[in-house]
Amino acid sequence: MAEKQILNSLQTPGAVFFIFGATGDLARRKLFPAIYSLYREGKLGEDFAVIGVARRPRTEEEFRQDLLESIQEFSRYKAEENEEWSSFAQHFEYKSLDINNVDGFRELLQQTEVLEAKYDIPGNRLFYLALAPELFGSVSFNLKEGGMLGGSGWNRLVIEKPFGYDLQSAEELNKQIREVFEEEEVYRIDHYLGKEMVQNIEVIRFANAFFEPVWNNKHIANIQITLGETVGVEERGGYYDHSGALRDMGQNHMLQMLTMIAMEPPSRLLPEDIRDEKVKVLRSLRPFDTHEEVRTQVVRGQYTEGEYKGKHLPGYRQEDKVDPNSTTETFFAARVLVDNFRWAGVPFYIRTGKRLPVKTTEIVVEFKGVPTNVYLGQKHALEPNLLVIRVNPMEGIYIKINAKKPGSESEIEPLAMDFCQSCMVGINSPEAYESLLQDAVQGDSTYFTRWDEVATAWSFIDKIAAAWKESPDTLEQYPAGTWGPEGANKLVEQDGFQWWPVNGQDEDNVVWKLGGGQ
Ligand SMILES: NC(=O)C1=CN([C@@H]2O[C@H](COP(=O)(O)OP(=O)(O)OC[C@H]3O[C@@H](n4cnc5c(N)ncnc54)[C@H](OP(=O)(O)O)[C@@H]3O)[C@@H](O)[C@H]2O)C=CC1
Ligand SMILES: O=C1O[C@H](COP(=O)(O)O)[C@@H](O)[C@H](O)[C@H]1O
Repeated sequence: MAEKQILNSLQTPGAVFFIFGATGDLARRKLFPAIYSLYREGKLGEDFAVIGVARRPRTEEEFRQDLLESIQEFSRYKAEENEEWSSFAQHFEYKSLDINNVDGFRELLQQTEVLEAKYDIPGNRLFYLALAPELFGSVSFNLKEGGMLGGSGWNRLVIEKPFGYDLQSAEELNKQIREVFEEEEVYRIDHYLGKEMVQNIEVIRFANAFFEPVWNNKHIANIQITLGETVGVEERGGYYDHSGALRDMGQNHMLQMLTMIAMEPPSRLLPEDIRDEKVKVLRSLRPFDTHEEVRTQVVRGQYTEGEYKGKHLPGYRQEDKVDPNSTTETFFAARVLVDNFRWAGVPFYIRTGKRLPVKTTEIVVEFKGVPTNVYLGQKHALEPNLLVIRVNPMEGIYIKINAKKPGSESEIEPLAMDFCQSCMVGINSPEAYESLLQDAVQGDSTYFTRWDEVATAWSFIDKIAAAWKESPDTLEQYPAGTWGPEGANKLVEQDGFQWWPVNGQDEDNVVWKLGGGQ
């Protein structure tokens, strides 16, 4: 009985999930597997239904077959065609409709009401838009026109990134959505905020007495955020060539991680308090007001052909659906300053790119040295203390400290006090989309981006994009499989620092050691 009560308290309220874009890549790779995991873990009860929506025709059987294949390929729980699978899959139905056709939404309403009655669902409806952003306005409008928002429970709209192309387009998009939904009903996804270790930043900082006193410019020399990918643009060349690394990763994931590191402790752990603090950080970012500032503080690169572990990798301009003369950046690095009392003078170096040597997301906090070095006779200079937060794919933290080398008289060597979360619960587990879907159904918007966060981030990013547009010569090149253009090193070296080696995972190898990887 007690066990059942615990299970129930973890369960989400009954709801119908509408996956708009149900035949697309995101639904197949992330959303269906996430729903399956929630079900397998007892976080979804039996009072749920999923209606997949897209234009192409699909019978119920075909759709459920697609579902099975998606889960077999991408889920961390394995599925087989058995009784348990059938009882899960029967909650899924499909509706073929064109977003622009309101009549389709009226039919969808009938289908919804039948499912709500069948599974005793209290009228809660979660609309997940796994669609191109150009369609967000039409969906919102037709959901209202088609009577889909008149249920007896709540309505929530979950929106995928990119939220606009720049501030202006984001504002237009937001206006369209807000004509139908209240801000509290809108859940803007940044899947990095769903990652275990990004959420853990808050806990590491605010639940441990020894970090807060040193979490400032008196003790921290610089902070480095690296988000490296080994993949190229894969099948998303059409989208990516229009977007580039700055918009695809910078405006959202990179700045979100920066806000989690830099924000002040909120007075209460309520979604709005946390989001207020994050917005304050974004507002404190020193804007790049001149093209010269962009030229010296931001570096961009594009990968060319390369060789990696004996494998030939094509250049970006040879990728499918990419303009052969493209000047889109596949890498960027920036030196960002946060102009407030806590962070004045501490550079935040951020870098991200495709076709780098390892898949990794790591945050390195480099501390200032001790006031005076009494170990001057040492073979090596004292290394700075580091706090390393490993976000992805391996999860954990380690602190690099200096200690006496065992057996030596007084030789000092750096060692890692290591907490490896992925060693305990497996790599990247649970998936970000699982926790974000669960939060959205439970009405917890903490790890979704509020409109003012999105808008402020765009204002910052737009200035960089505008400068690049006027000076195409700033694009550097880097061979696929390397750590980006040389300019990225200079960015850090101009302050007397270096990029710390990051750990990560390449195609066939997990690198997991102090200072390993690069
Ligand atoms: N894929 C990923 O890893 C990520 C994707 N995203 C974002 O998620 C969104 C979806 O991406 P992704 O799944 O890759 O895109 P896809 O192109 O793979 O899928 C698009 C989906 O939209 C449907 N669709 C398109 N036009 C209409 C229409 N007029 N009416 C109804 N359905 C329509 C398509 O189905 P049909 O053709 O049958 O109509 C398809 O199911 C995008 O905004 C993307 O930027 C964000 C992060 C990661
Ligand atoms: O949002 C995006 O993120 C992925 C990287 O996500 P990760 O969780 O695998 O690190 C990136 O490949 C994609 O281009 C971008 O749109």
